[in-house]
Amino acid sequence: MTMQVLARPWGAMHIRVDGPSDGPTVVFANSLGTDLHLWDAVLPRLQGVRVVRFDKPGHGLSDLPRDPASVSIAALADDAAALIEAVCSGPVVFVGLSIGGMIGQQLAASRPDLVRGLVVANSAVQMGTADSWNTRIAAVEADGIESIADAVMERWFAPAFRATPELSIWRNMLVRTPRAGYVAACHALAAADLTARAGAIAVPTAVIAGQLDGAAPPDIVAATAALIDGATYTVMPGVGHIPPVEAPAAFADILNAFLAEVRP
Ligand SMILES: O=C(O)CCC(=O)CC(=O)O
Repeated sequence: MTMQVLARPWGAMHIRVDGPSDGPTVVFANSLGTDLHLWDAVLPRLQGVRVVRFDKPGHGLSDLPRDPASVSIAALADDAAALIEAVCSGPVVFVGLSIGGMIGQQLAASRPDLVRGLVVANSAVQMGTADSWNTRIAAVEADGIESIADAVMERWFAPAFRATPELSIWRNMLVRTPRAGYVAACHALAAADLTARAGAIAVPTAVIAGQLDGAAPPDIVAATAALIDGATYTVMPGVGHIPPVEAPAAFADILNAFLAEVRP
């Protein structure tokens, strides 16, 4: 493992590369208010792959752009493309969760040369409404992320997981996200409608939903899967919005099966 930085026009993007240098490469994209540790429990369960992760602008250890309004799904997909071009030797399997899944849809549609397979987890072509995002942005700007954290935990995790001590770790990750980074990503989500992009995806795609996901409920995830030619659709029972944390073994099983299918 080496901690690395990719210089982007907006600042330093924190990236991390793990695993064998000659294995097929999987790139992971995190959700709103999380950093690249989102995938920690999944990594040891993947077989023989090189793993590349990154923190979005204003999240984790990455810089916040001087102009947060420059953060959009298209700009985030450009960051992912630059990362793949910089550290990967060929097309990758791209796994994105929630806003990360939107980045994956955008990337697979616009840069199919970089994506061999796509996993869209707990995501859709559109999540929430502009009004719901504006309400959330106003609350965070007025009172901080702490003020919305309990409601977010209810969307992220099923009741059984919320009763465990591990909940604190993920709640801490959320509330320690820089406010401006969180708000910038909310603006990107408010503006996102990838309906036309999803229809243009031509790489093998697996779409995953969490049965109890309160942020990307299974019905909108299924509707997105139906837009992507040939996509498979799996609902993970009993889990919420963040299955790599709540059910890492089951999530890794789905990934390993997909990796076996798309292996060159
Ligand atoms: O998780 C994301 O990337 C965006 C969807 C969302 O609203 C998650 C949450 O409940 O905070």
